[in-house]
Amino acid sequence: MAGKYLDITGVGIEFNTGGTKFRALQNVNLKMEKGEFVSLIGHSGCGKSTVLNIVAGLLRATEGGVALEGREVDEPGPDRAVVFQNHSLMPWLTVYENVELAVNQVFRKTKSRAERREWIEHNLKLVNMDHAMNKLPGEISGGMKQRVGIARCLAMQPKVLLMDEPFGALDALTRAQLQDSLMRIQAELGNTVIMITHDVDEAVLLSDRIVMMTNGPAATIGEILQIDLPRPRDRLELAEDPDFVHLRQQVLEFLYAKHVNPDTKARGEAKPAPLRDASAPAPDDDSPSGGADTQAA
Ligand SMILES: Nc1ncnc2c1ncn2[C@@H]1O[C@H](COP(=O)(O)OP(=O)(O)OP(=O)(O)O)[C@@H](O)[C@H]1O
Repeated sequence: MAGKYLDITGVGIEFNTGGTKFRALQNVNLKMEKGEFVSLIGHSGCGKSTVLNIVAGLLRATEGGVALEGREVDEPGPDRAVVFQNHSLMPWLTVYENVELAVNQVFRKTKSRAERREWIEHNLKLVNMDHAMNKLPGEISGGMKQRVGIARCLAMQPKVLLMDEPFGALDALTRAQLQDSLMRIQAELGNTVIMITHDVDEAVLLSDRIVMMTNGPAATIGEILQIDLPRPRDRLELAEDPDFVHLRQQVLEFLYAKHVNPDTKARGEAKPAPLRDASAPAPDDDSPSGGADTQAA
């Protein structure tokens, strides 16, 4: 459809490993508006990262393609910044220098040295990391590193922010804090975001739409759920909001009733364990939102 900001049309991909062909994706179609926040959810191995990597220009689709503001995406570019699960900061550079690297790449010709300094500091402030500008990645916590990774991407002023399980490696409280920061930043900047997550509550809390993927091989988009909860969203208020609970239930039904995890199916456990109260802590579970029952696996 013309006029959409980001347009993923008829995307399919076949991998060829050692003479064996594997069709990972088939006919993936998604159109996004500018400023929209979309989450991709689906069981492990269904092809979420492959979709993200195609949009990032890191992988090339076998069929179909991606267009951003009408221009075909065929290589990586600073208009599509990727936040990975494990920050990927340069360990020998300070927090400031890590962001500076990206800023110089994009703005060396258009911003003066002083403007670039101000811009780096501004972006570190956005993620509440300006106090640690001169520290090395090894001297800050995992959540702080992830904040710096987000600042680095925001500082590039990308047209689309691509996030591959950005909070997946963090503890529950840090994850909740970063989710809140991301909601605040997105409200302020109006970023267009595609985020992969395994956390159902995170998807409902943050998204305008949740794209739910079928299992592979030949995975595709199964359903798209519109999340019309008013913003700003407050996690505590939403926990008991009937609309939130209903939306969450719809995602869980997609994942555990309509598209059972193939591994679970193979073990003859087609019916998932009954859902437990999301507020109750689970053994070995540090999810902010209930853990295993709300995580696609
Ligand atoms: N470079 C590659 N070569 C061959 N097969 C690949 C390649 N990249 C991905 N695959 C396969 O494509 C499928 C989708 O992988 P992908 O990493 O996109 O899944 P995912 O949904 O992101 O998984 P997870 O949630 O576990 O990260 C998997 O079966 C994977 O083994």
